[in-house]
Amino acid sequence: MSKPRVLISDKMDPNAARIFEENGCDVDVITGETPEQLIARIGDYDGLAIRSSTRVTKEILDAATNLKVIGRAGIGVDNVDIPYASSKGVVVMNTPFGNSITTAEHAIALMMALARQIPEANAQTQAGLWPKNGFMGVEVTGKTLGLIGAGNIGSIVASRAQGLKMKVIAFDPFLSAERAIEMGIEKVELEQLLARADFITLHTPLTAETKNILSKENLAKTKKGVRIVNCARGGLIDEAALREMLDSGHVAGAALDVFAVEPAKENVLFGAPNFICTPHLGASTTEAQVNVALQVAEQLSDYLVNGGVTNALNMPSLSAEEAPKLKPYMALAEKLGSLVGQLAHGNLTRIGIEVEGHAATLNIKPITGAVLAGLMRRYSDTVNMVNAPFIAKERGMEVREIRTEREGAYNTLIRIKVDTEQGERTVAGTLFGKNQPRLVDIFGIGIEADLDGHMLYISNEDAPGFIGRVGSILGEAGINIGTFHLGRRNAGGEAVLLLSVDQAIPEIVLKTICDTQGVRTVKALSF
Ligand SMILES: NC(=O)C1=CN([C@@H]2O[C@H](COP(=O)(O)OP(=O)(O)OC[C@H]3O[C@@H](n4cnc5c(N)ncnc54)[C@H](O)[C@@H]3O)[C@@H](O)[C@H]2O)C=CC1
Ligand SMILES: O=C(O)C(=O)COP(=O)(O)O
Repeated sequence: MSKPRVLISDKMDPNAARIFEENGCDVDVITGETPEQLIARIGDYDGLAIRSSTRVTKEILDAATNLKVIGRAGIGVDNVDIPYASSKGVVVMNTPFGNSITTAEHAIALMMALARQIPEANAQTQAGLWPKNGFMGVEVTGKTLGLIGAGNIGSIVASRAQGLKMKVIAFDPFLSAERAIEMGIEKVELEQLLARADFITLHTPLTAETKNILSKENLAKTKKGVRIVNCARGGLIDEAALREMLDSGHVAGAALDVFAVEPAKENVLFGAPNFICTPHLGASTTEAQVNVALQVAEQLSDYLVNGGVTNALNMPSLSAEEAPKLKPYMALAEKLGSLVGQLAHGNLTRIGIEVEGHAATLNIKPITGAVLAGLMRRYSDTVNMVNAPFIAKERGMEVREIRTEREGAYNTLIRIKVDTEQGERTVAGTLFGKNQPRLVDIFGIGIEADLDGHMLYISNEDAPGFIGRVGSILGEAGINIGTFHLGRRNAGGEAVLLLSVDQAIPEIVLKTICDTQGVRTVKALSF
């Protein structure tokens, strides 16, 4: 098997390339390309490792015909079109903790720089002005720091600020009262935070709700003399409104590491009084860059080589230890899903996936993904276990998962129930040995069959001579039968025949079988 190919398209610590190679991937480091250049190149790669400069747009994803995984060496993923990546079956991962301390420290550094106007004092001193009377600062001790967003980075900022003897208040709708107590901070509403904070620091992702959270209206509600730090994302602040507030002196200072448009070669805030900035350096320390480079390379290569999933934003985690255990179940699940997809008529709106026995002791999300992928394969060539749950949701399918750890007749069983126009239909399968998928039930009729290659499904009325007639039709058409499986509901009742054949069965042969007496349904299947 050829090695997975990975492209590193943003500047990254060299440890990333080293780890990819050690873990069995071929890696190219090609940074600073235009979107057009990346579009021309991306089709060759299975994995893409990025920071914040590469924008993974729809156009890039459309051109990424072999791409399986994108790894963000860092936290923010607003530069990746995740819904579109999901629809294309591409896993998106980040490294959620590797640079959080570093970014929190940068926020604190900017806050201190604002409090004492260090950049401007430094510039004037070095210009020979000795401006000893030009810079009256403020103490941070005893001041109120308002956190907007109290997740990983916000919490680290809070603990550092507490060390500086500040009072910390936070607005974060997802912060629990217990966690706020544990952190020793006060949970407040945004209005209160705006009214009370001497310093405000932002630590939320950029989302529809957080976009422009410091809007003109909200900036107007801040305490006069407030100082604002943003080491999160540019779109969180209305930059033009902030400029006005700095010019008027209502906001005493602002320090930004991030801008609405990056790289920010020009910006309305440049030159404003008491404005300082850095070029998105929040994560730029040696320690953080080594952390995120190692993590992203380990995570991506684990996925590409072993199927392990860590820190994925669009699918459940799956450890490299779990992956080999789940693989045979996923193969079974996909085959059963495919069988249902091929046999069911009309729209499937309700799907029940029951996992029994040993399989139920594992992480069943990937099993669900595999069932849905198999089921929808007949609608789409691009569906896979990553995008299948999203596509199913988009199509309005209701998916129920039932897990029973107790064993039934089999040591392990996966059963799929679908509501069809003909009522509820069920198929079930198990693993023979440790890893051989086997169908054991089709629409309530016990049968044992491999689901492999070209197959023929016939449902008929149980009657003597029928099997011989089918055999003759296939023989006359020169079609060799590989395996032959039979099942029936009761003697003389509904029977099922499942054959594997060495080639695709022509339409005309299917029609001849269909016209045979006693036949109810005939369907050519392929797996
Ligand atoms: N400047 C830089 O170089 C870096 C910037 N970042 C940015 O920092 C952000 C935060 O990172 P983490 O703390 O690790 O993320 P996190 O996910 O741990 O925390 C984000 C917090 O924001 C809160 N939040 C979400 N919506 C909110 C809303 N509408 N109002 C108030 N709070 C809300 C969440 O509940 C969560 O607690 C990242 O999303 C990234 O954009 C991260 C690393 C480096
Ligand atoms: O991790 C993040 O969210 C960051 O913003 C860091 O960005 P960078 O990797 O330095 O381009």
